[in-house]
Amino acid sequence: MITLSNVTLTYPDGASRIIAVDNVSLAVARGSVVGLSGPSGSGKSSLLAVISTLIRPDSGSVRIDDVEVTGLSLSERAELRRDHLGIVFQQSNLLPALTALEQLLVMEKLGARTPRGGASKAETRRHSRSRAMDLLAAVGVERQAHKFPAMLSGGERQRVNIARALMNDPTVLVVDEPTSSLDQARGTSILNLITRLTIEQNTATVLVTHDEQQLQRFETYYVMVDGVATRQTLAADAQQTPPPALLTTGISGIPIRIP
Ligand SMILES: Nc1ncnc2c1ncn2[C@@H]1O[C@H](COP(=O)(O)OP(=O)(O)OP(=O)(O)O)[C@@H](O)[C@H]1O
Repeated sequence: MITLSNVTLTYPDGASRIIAVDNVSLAVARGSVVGLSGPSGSGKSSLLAVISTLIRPDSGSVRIDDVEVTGLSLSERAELRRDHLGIVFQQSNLLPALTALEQLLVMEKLGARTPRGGASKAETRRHSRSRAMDLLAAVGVERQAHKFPAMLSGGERQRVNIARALMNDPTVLVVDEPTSSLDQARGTSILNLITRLTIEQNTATVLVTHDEQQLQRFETYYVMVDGVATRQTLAADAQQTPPPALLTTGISGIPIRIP
């Protein structure tokens, strides 16, 4: 669960300050996706950076699950990101020297988790490998597991990115413009994938997209203008006559549109 209350973020701008995020409040339940859009410079990336605990806001409250993150130290925030957050950036930022499978396995190494329940290192390694292969299968690139990024298409690289973000079983998934380098069909398929994984992995997902049409798929989305986020919901008539096959219910009980 992500809960923001009255969050404001400013940056220095010469002698004064520019307001990038202006008194934003929003909530995202686990098992649901909230979309975020708005013109260039409206504050979307700044808001994602606040949610990702990369930037501390000037004021307001940011809660990830039940933890108020604004008071945490740098190392505590790094730990929270490692254990609870999955982040998918705009451009694929896979490591060129690692195969798709290794991109996921390295996340466990970074996490340096101790073997659970007295499991041996070998058992932990087997468990990690099996989770990584399951995730690569879930995003549809299991056959590319042993390929390097240069051997993958743009869409496949973004799928590996998404699988990697889920490797440490996050409760929160933050996705910044996942379709910007993809054509319409591949973009739609990536958004379908993120919607499905949000339900399957029970994450609270925030997704930024420039594509207003794509936003219509989300029950709730926000449009940012000059740092202010305004909540939008599906038009009343669309809510009254949903195509039955297109609605499913997230684990949180919140309906989610699956195109
Ligand atoms: N590090 C920074 N220092 C100063 N100003 C910044 C900084 N980062 C962003 N800004 C300013 O804050 C405002 C919001 O920027 P932000 O990058 O959050 O917008 P955005 O909606 O993500 O834009 P885009 O869609 O172009 O990525 C802009 O006016 C930008 O110039």
